[in-house]
Amino acid sequence: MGRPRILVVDDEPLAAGLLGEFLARRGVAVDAAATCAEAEARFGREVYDAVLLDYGLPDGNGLDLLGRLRAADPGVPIVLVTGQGSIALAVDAIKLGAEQFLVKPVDLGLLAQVLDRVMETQRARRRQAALAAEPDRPPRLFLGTSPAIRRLEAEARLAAAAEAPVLLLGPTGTGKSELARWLHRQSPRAAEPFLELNCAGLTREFLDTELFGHEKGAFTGAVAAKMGLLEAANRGTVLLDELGDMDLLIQPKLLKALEEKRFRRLGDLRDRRVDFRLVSATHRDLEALVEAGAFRADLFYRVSALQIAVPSLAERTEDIPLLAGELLARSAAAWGRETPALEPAAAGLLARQPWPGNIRELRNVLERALLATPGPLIPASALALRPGPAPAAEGGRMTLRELERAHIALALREEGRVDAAARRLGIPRSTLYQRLKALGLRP
Ligand SMILES: Nc1ncnc2c1ncn2[C@@H]1O[C@H](COP(=O)(O)OP(=O)(O)OP(=O)(O)O)[C@@H](O)[C@H]1O
Repeated sequence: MGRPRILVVDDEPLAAGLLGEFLARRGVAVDAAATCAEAEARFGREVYDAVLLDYGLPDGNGLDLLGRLRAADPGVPIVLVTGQGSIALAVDAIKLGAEQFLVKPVDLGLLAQVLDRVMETQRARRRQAALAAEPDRPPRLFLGTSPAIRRLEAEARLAAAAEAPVLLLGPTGTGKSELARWLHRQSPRAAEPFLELNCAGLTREFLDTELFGHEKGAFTGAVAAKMGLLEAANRGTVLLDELGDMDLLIQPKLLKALEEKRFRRLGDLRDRRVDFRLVSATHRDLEALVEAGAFRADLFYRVSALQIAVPSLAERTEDIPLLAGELLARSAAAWGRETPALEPAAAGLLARQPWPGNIRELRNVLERALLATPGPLIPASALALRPGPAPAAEGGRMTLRELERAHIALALREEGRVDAAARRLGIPRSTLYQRLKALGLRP
């Protein structure tokens, strides 16, 4: 993972050298520019955490340059340094978007403090986009004793400590996105941003500007420059969900960003450097897509340096009761309720379902049960399970009552009305009402 990087713009070699040495000792990578032109060129090529800008420069003044840098990328904090300290200049600098104003001779202790603060603010800004999606308490991903979940934890721990791209495979709702977040939190990049993008259904143009950003005027409607996801996630982790759906013409750009750590905003003539770890997820068979010519082989090899297969619930049925308890506790806490317990029969019933929607589906069923049960114990009858052929196929392991419940629920769902469901089931409406009540189903 890269160090923080600062651009020092100063035309006095001695001052620039001293500052550079001081900052390097504090673990900061420093680039120096002696003119406005050089500063702008460097600023366009690199993602900086902060800029330290001298006011008097040979080819212009710091305030003009400040405006231009802010226009190119308003996200990078700029600290203006000047020997001609005056309130008016300070006010102008702040109005133009400078984070801070320092007067020469610069007190190095103060400079260190200021830079630490602005870089922290910058980090917080980068993280902001990710925060909205972050749940209050991260889920416990490796709950259970099944061999499948123990294997997942072991593989995930190895991947968290590594730097190589990770490909998460597995059916929908198994927690691939949650695992990607976990990998980020456990990695040396944890203090940096985690950003995600779902590639499914995105047009080539949209995906291009979302990932790589664009310059002002790059296309009709591009009224301002826009930072792409890769740049915003600099030094952090990027999750590309449904990678198998990524447009073929975008794929070489992603490959270049991975291999050379360089990319280009749409409409820009220069490359920019970027440092991110890629985690991708897909429920599709990428190798088959490669064979069919729908996914580039070189990108596939690059993104799948580490592969983790996330197990479905069907591969870890023994973990379902424990997981159900955890999901209930999370939902109850979110709604400010005491966590109810699951009746043993309810836990057993859950463990026997096929769960094609995996953890997402299990959570939905439990949330509905929680809503329907104000008391401290959730009975099996409160579980509105997906009726249909799958549980029936499991019929050998279901009780007659469970089968009857699933069958009636299916008829009700498909018919939509009690009288139509009764007709289909071949029983009087009054009998259906009795059975619904007895089985804890809602008409
Ligand atoms: N161990 C867990 N504990 C609690 N909630 C979980 C756990 N794993 C996943 N979830 C929840 O289940 C839902 C599905 O998880 P997630 O979106 O990570 O799955 P996914 O495999 O990425 O799905 P998709 O392939 O459809 O994008 C989310 O709401 C997530 O918060």
